[in-house]
Amino acid sequence: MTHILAIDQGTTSTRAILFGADMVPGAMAQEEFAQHYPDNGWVEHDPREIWQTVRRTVPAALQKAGRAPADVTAIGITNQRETVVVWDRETGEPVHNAIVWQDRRTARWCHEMKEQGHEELVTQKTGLLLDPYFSSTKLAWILDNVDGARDRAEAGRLLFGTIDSYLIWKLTGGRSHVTDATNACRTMLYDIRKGGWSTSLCELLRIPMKMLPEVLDSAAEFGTTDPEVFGAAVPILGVAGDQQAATIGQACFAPGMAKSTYGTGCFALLNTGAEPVQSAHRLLTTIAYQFDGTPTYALEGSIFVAGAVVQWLRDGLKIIGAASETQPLAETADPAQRLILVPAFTGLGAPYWNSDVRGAVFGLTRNSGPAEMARAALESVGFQTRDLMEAMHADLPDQDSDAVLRVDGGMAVSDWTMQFLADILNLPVDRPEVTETTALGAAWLAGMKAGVYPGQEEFARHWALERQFDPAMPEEEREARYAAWKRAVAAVQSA
Ligand SMILES: Nc1ncnc2c1ncn2[C@@H]1O[C@H](COP(=O)(O)OP(=O)(O)O)[C@@H](O)[C@H]1O
Ligand SMILES: O=P(O)(O)OC[C@H](O)CO
Repeated sequence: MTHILAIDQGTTSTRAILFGADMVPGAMAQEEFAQHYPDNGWVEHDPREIWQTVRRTVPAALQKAGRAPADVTAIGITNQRETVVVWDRETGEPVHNAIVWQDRRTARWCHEMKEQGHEELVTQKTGLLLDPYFSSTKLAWILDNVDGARDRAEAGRLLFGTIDSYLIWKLTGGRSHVTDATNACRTMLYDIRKGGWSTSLCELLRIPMKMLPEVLDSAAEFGTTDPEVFGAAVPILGVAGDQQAATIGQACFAPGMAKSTYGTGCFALLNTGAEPVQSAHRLLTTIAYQFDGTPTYALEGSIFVAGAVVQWLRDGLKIIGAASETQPLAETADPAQRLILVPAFTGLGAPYWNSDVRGAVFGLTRNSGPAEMARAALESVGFQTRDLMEAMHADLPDQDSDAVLRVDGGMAVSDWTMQFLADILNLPVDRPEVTETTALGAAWLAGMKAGVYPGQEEFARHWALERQFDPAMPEEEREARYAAWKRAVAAVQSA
């Protein structure tokens, strides 16, 4: 019997999901963990707590399925990307909290480096922009701010990893210090064309190269779990950053295919094939997956606030009790009001890349209330996606005009939001039957490497549509509304 275990370590929660021979998600266990905000724009996680969520959710999922650890054929790991962990090689203890991808503490330093003209080297080597979003400046911050860290790192006593790397280290009892190409390419230290850590970037950022993990394909032998951890030695055979895993789970294997995932943030990836496309519109060039040493590239648009705006309605404004209440509330909004919410809580991501800007609401009247705010929050996700799709289209104007966007993530369950997305993009939006596409991508990598799941083509045929949302908004209204959004974004940027 085939059982593939996917560990999906996201920004707000950890999920362990067991997949059977049919590649359908079965028993699942999930745990949220604490978000720490020690300062304005700072976001941290406790890696030890993340590790404990893995230690608990894996046995919990197995127990629900009535399975033992020894029944698991292979493990696939997918994870929040860019987030930085530095730990002691001997004890496995982190020297600092994990600095999360959303954290902007290195914004000023990035700005200075940009002014000194270093962004060109960064983009040319890594396909990224010089932004605090990525791992390298966060890693340097730990080396410069934790007592003795730089000396210990230079002496080879400290290791760096993104979350996948740290979890593999823990799962294998400290035997494997590895990552995969999709995670490596988000560090701002990895040469995406040559395929290896960039010496010049490590020098520029003063990162000792001996801290860095070995980079493997996305389907590879990452190590075997220490029997002490779960009670069995299970091979880890698949690893991908969560947005790349979703691209794989959505079977976006052909150039021109795109997916957009609506979790805490929103990340749209467009497969561009064997050659990296350098964006002229401030999108990122990234590795979508790598098999047999050969990368397939994607253009990526990253938005920092998507589902997070719903969390803010719940935890900040307290106008809803649960995320699922947003849509029913938005549906009661007064159609005559046109509030626009720019949710730049931690700055704006693609294609603006402005860390300093903050959010705003436009169009408030005396009659504006929770329903109008909820609708504006959901619409902000559609408008931001349109910004990304505009940039992608400008970079690749010859793309198929009959293209569709495949969607997934926690927010994709909202029909209203997906319909608005189709309307504002003027593009069909396809929601698959399996919305756990991130975990599915990781499971497929591991199962395919183990030889129990099919190859790429057959896996792609397995993708099934649950619902297509077709654009229905009249063109004039669509363009007027998008123009209003652009004016709102311009206003916050000049405020
Ligand atoms: N029914 C819903 N309507 C709108 N947003 C939702 C709904 N359900 C969940 N969300 C949002 O989706 C996000 C969770 O999605 P998930 O894919 O689990 O995110 P992550 O991997 O970032 O933790 C949360 O930010 C939540 O606010
Ligand atoms: O955990 P998610 O789903 O919000 O994804 C986070 C991204 O990987 C950050 O780049």
